[in-house]
Amino acid sequence: MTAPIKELRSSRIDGHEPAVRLDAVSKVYGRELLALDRVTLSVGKGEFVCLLGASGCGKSTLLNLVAGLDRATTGSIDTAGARIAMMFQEPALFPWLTVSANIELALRVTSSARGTTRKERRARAAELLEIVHLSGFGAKRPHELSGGMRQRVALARALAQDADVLLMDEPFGALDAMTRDLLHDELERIWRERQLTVLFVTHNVREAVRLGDRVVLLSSRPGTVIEDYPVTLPRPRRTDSGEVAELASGITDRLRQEVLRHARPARQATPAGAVSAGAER
Ligand SMILES: Nc1ncnc2c1ncn2[C@@H]1O[C@H](COP(=O)(O)OP(=O)(O)OP(=O)(O)O)[C@@H](O)[C@H]1O
Repeated sequence: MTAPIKELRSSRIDGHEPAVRLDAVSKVYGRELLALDRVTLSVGKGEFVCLLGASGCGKSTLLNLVAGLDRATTGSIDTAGARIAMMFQEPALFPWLTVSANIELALRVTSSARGTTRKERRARAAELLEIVHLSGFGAKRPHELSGGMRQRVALARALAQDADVLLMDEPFGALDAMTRDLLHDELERIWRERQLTVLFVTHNVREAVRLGDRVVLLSSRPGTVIEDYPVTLPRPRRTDSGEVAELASGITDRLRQEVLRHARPARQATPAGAVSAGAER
C-alpha cells in the first residue's frame, strides 16, 4: 500500500532546503515599468508553491526570471543548479511532428539522454507517455488530440527534460473543469513520484488551494509578496470540497481587497471596463 501523500511529503519539506530562492528581486522593463518590486521568496525542495495575483502583477515575469529567460534588474535568484522545465497555457507542440517525436526532440537536447540512439529515445518517449496516461497515442499528431491530452504531452515533454524544478504558467487555464480536475490528480501524482519542486501560477484560487503546499499572493503591480498561506489540508484534495472552498474564499477576499486598492485611482484615469478582473477568475 502506498503511504499517504502527507507523510511522504513532510520528510522532504520539513528540512526546507531551498530549490529556488529569490532575494529582493526587482524587474524594470524599459526605463520605468516596475513589474516586480523586491520580491523575496523561497521554495523548498519538493515543495509545491502556487502563485496568485491580479492580472499584470508580474507572475509570468517572476517565472521567466527563475527560468533564466530574462534577467532581474536588481536582487538575486538562486536555483541551486537545478534543472528547470517550463510549461505554459498553450502546449506549444510542433504540429507537423507526432506526439512521440515532440517528446523525442526534447530528449535529444537533454543532457542525460545525449548520445542515446533514436530507438532508445522512442522507448523513453513511450515511457513518458505512459506516465501521463497517453500510452498508444505516440503516433498521433497534436491536432488529433483534445486540449487536455495536448497539455499531457506538454507535461511529458517537460518531464523529458529531467527537470527537478517545474515552472508552470497557468498550464490548465484553457481547459474545462473536469479535464482540469483529472490533470490536477495526475500532476499531483507525478510531483510526488518524481519528487519535483513546482512553482505554479494560476488565477484560480481553488486550484491553488487544491494543489499547493503554500499559496503565495502577490500585490498588484509592482508585484511583491503580500501573503504566504500554508495549506495543511490532507491530500489528495478536491477542488469542490468544503475545506478547499473555505480557505479559497478567505484568499479571494484578500486578493479582491488588493485588486480594489490598486484599481481605485486607475478607475478614475482609465475608460470603464479597463480595470482588471483577474481576481474574479
Ligand atoms: N517583455 C516585456 N516588456 C515590457 N513590459 C512587459 C514585458 N513583459 C511584461 N511586461 C509588463 O510587466 C507587467 C507584468 O507582466 P506579467 O506578464 O509578468 O504579469 P502577470 O501577472 O503574469 O499577468 P497575467 O496574470 O495577466 O498573465 C505588465 O504590466 C506587463 O505589461
